Amino acid sequence: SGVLRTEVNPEDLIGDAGADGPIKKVPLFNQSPYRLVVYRVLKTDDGAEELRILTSSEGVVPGAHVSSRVGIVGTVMMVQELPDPETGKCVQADCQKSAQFEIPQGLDPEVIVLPNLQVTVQDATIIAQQKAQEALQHCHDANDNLEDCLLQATTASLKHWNAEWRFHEYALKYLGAQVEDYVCNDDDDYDDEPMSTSPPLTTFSWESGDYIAHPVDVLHARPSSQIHVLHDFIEPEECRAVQEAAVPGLRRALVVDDQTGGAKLSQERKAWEAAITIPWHVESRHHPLTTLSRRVYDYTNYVMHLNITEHGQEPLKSIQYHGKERYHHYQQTGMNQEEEESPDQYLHHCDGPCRGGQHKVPDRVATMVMYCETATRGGHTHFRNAGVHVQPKAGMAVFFSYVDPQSMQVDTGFTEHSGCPVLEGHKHIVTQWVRLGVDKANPWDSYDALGNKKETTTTKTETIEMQQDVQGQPEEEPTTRQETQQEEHAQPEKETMVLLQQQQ
Ligand SMILES: O=C(O)CCC(=O)C(=O)O
Ligand SMILES: [Fe+2]
Repeated sequence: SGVLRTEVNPEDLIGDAGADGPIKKVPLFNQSPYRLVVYRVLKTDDGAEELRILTSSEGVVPGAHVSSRVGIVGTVMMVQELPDPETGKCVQADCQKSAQFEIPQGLDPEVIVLPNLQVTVQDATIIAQQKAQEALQHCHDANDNLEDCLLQATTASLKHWNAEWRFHEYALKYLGAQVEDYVCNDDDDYDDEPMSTSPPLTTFSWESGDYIAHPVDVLHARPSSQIHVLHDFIEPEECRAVQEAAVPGLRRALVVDDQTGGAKLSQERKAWEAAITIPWHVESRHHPLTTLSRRVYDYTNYVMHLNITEHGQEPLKSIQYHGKERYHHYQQTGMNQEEEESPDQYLHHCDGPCRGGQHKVPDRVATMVMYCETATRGGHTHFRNAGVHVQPKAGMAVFFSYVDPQSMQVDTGFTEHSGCPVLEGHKHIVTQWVRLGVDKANPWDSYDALGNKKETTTTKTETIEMQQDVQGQPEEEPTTRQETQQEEHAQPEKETMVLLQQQQ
């Protein structure tokens, strides 16, 4: 009959993103009175159909709700009655009844085999369409004012799903916060293996302008948020160039003081940093700083399909965290003993806005954190809401973006991250925060902390990295901890300047 049957081990198929595209574990609900065998239908070169059995020898018994092993998105499937393994008998005389169907690409498809062995495939889109149709029909039948009736129906439904969504978001963030403490602070567990980098969803290779291939692991991919690990991204020579350029400008990282609006030292962000200005005028001579910086913008543009240039962007930042040896660095900063003993770290924060809504100029849209030197204990980078962990390696980089370049919708918190406490050794990173909408005439520092254009052009003085707590959240919105907002930039006040120490 032109049909070929081969047995495959279903375990081999599941989770394998092969040439057929992603394989989803699609639930199948058998509402028919028949024991079912499920096949994948393949067309061979000569036009024949090849059937691959996806179910076990027992098949799917009537009433069973099997939650895996049966669905391969985008391919044709078939169900057929399976004879009773013991009696060899079918409910129907000939055992031949079968139905073919296709698993659609979409959200959470579910296959339902109806009593007459007809198959319906539902997914979120189809269900939404059905619901809309039902509402329309209801309002039509009720002879109501159609507009009012539909408004009422959709409002009720949206309210319900919004509440659901908020609950899940709360649960996710709560768990993320719990896990972060466990993941970051392995204080007492000297014997424990440090947590390793999360497994990639997909991998690819990116070729930089100098024709070098960089392996990329995609750890998180959503329209408004991406987290990528790039291997062999920063060269030792480039790290040395940053380190050298940082020496004269190294100072304690500061955060915004909510009381005064000025800058202050904080336990939330304990680090040393220096702004590195890129000598673009020597780009043609392959200066390590220009080569590095160009690579950062090239990669950002490659993954986000944007045309961001270096013009008007923030300077590159050299950021350094110290382990036990930090006492030496802090002696003169005026911190008390307790503060001196707490480790260098960068507690959870977002680099740009991360509360949804539309992107607005001149907000940040992406970050490249490049690891030059890693701590011997601690100092990992953790994205607690995305469930993504990064164990740094020298030369590696983590790229994350927090806006959907198509819709310009901003991330809702998946890219919130922490630089875990550095317990032993030194950690040296190079960070570029990338903005969208800045240019030569409108550089990032021509805007104030609220994103408004500054009235007068201020004289260019030293700028500092800041971070601000968001105050006044709606009471009914459950959060485990006040989220930190974008690191803002402001001129340090006179008193604060006194605290800034130059490293010897
Ligand atoms: O230190 C880290 O791992 C993270 C650094 C960071 O969050 C930043 O530079 O914005
Ligand atoms: Fe950050």
